[in-house]
Formats: sequence, structure tokens, C-alpha cells
Amino acid sequence: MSKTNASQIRMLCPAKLNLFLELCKRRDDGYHDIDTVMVAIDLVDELQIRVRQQPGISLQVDWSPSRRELAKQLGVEPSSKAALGPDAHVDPSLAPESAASLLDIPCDERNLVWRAAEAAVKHFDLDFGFEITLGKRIPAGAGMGGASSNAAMTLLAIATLVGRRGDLDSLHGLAAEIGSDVPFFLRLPPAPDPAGTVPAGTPNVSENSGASISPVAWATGRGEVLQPVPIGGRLNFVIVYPAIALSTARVYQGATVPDSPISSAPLRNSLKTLAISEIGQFMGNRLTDPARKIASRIDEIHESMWQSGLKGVQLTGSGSASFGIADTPKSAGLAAETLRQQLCPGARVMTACSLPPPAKTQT
Ligand SMILES: C[C@@](CO)(OP(=O)(O)O)[C@H](O)COP(=O)(O)OP(=O)(O)OC[C@H]1O[C@@H](n2ccc(N)nc2=O)[C@H](O)[C@@H]1O
Ligand SMILES: Nc1ncnc2c1ncn2[C@@H]1O[C@H](COP(=O)(O)OP(=O)(O)O)[C@@H](O)[C@H]1O
Repeated sequence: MSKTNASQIRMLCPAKLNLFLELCKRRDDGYHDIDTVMVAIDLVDELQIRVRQQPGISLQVDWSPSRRELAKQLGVEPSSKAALGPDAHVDPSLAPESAASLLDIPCDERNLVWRAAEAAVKHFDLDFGFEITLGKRIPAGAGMGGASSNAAMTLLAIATLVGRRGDLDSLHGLAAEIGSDVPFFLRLPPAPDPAGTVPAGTPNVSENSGASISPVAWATGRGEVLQPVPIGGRLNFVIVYPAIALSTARVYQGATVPDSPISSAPLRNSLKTLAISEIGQFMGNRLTDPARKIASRIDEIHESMWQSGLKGVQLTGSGSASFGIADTPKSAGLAAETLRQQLCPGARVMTACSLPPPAKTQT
């Protein structure tokens, strides 16, 4: 059993985008060996964890902006179970999960925060419990890793509360058991706080993520073997999330492993100099085709994104969100405004930046 160092903690959970994703091999365990490059961005969920005497976990999830406002942007009913927009063109027999509300996040053991907290309680042999509040900004089922980031930060938060935050190697093992993407979020540079300030006594990601490495990682294996990738500055993104949630397992099921997989090496090299057109040229995502087959609206969205002047337009992860790169924050803002006029309601359009690299890799 461990004692706590503090009674509560606040963590910021960044989203990720996959700048590159190639399938290398279908494995016997149901997973794929992949070659992917992930970048953490400044769109963050907010996690508050409080120690309670009573064992067990309680979890409350709220949306920011509000559920009503998000439903308006997405063109769905706030309480509707049928979240598909009228023009989503999704065959429900191919994607039954899309019929579940995009805004209904489970508050029980189906939530990765819950699973991470339970894993941490067991790992650290704790005889007390946690009251957890999750403020969601990262769209769900979008390929932006929201649930994985929440899980990683829950592990870090509890490790910090019990004075074991130096234990990153064993946390990595726990994280990989929860999901292939979870380990990526364990070691990241600080995310800027959307609230502007961090309440006293409640450290944020920067104080809890151990050694910050880089906001970009090259991930292999099933996504859990990580190497930092140097980046010469910050990238500006426009992200479009249609009112569709795609299941990762289902998208992988529909994918074909190429005979000669493409390497992410040219993309990783181009990140050092931050040459935007080169980066755009070397990006790619092998899961785009199976995701488009499930949700053909993705094609229409990509067309609008290319026309708005963005580069490297593609799906992130297994979708359903897509993103493109802009040269400057200003051009990202202008492209986002054009896209909002064309696609909303029916999609959420957001701008974001990659997290700042650690000082030594900055140009
Ligand atoms: C596609 C990616 C790209 O970053 O992200 P998302 O779109 O989920 O954000 C990841 O590979 C997703 O990782 P993660 O979301 O942690 O997936 P997991 O829970 O581990 O796996 C869910 C299911 O996806 C399939 N899967 C996942 C990872 C992988 N390398 N090969 C697979 O075939 C398996 O069918 C697995 O049962
Ligand atoms: N903490 C969480 N936040 C969001 N969704 C969660 C969480 N835990 C479990 N889920 C479930 O997992 C699904 C996908 O997780 P998410 O991370 O949003 O998508 P993706 O894997 O596409 O990046 C959601 O639709 C939701 O039902």
C-alpha cells in the first residue's frame, strides 16, 4: 500500500494527429505492425483526480464547449442516439457503432480513464479510491487519441499522487496493456493550459510527464515501440471532425497490408527543417481507404480541405477526423473559417498547433 503526497491533481491530456501511418504486417494476435509518426497538439482534455478514503472509482464526464453547442456544430440532437447527419452516407450495417451518440462518453469501466485508474490502484497496491472529473474537448472516435491520452494522464496523475512518478518504465507496460496508443502520451512536453493558469497545488502535464522528449514520436510494433523525432518548430493544423465515430478495430479490419510498405523516414527527415510542402508530400495514411469505404463523406471533406489551400490533407489514425497543414497560424485561421462556412453544421472545424519542442531541438 502507498500513501499519497497530495490529495488532488489536475492534468492536461493532449490530442494527437498521425502525420504518417503505414501497415507493415498483419500479426497473429489480431494486431498490425505499423510504422506511424504521431504529433501531440494543443487541443487538450482536462482531468481532475481527487483522492478519497473509500476504495473504488467515480467518474464524471463533461463536454467543453457544452454538449448543446457541440451538437449544434455537428448537426445532431444533443440527446440523440442516432448521431449520423442526414448526409453522412454511412451504411449502418458496415458501421453499427456510428449509431451511438458521438457525445455519450461512458462513465464506467468502458472508459479508459476508469481502466487506467483501476490498473494503477492494483499496480501501486492502494487501499483508497479516486473521484475523477474529465472535461472533454477532444472529439470522440476521431482518431485523435483522446481516450488513450486520458488513460496515460490518469496513470501519471496517480503515480504522482503516490510519489511514484519516476516509475515511467513500469507505467509504460501498464499503458501498453490499456491500448497501443497509450504509451505515446506518457512522455510529452508541456501542453499550454486553455484556462491560462494552473490552480495552486495542482500541477499540470509539464510537472508530471517526467522527461519531456519531443511532441513527435515514431511508433512501431503495434504502436507501443517509441522513438522521439526531432522537429524544427511548430506545425499549424486545421482539423475537421464529421458527425461520425469510426471504430478503430473495424477500420483495421477493412485495411489491406501492401506488398511493399512505404517508410516514414522521408517524412521524419522533413520535420527537422519544417519545410511544409515537403512534409505534405511525404505524409500518408494507409487507413484512409478503409475509413472512406465506411464513411464516404470523408471524400467530400478532403476535397473542401484541399480547396481551402491546406497541404497534406489526410485522415488521422483510423478517423473519422481529417487534418491538413497550414503555413502560418493566420492561414490556418482563414482556411478554418472557409471550411466552417462550407461544412457546418455537420462537422466541427478546429485549428491547433503541435506542442512546442523542447528547447534543444528548437531552431
Ligand atoms: C489507428 C491508431 C493510430 O495511432 O489510432 P486511433 O485511430 O485509434 O486513434 C492506433 O493504431 C490505434 O491504437 P489504439 O486506439 O490504442 O488501439 P487498441 O485499443 O490497441 O486496438 C483496437 C483494435 O484495433 C486494431 N489494431 C490496433 C492497433 C494496431 N497496431 N493494429 C490493429 O490491428 C486491433 O483490432 C485492436 O483490437
Ligand atoms: N476517456 C475517454 N474519452 C473518450 N472516449 C472514450 C474514453 N474512454 C472510452 N471511450 C470510448 O472509446 C471510443 C474511442 O475513443 P477515442 O479516443 O475518442 O477515439 P480514437 O481511438 O478514434 O482516437 C469512444 O467513442 C468512447 O466510446
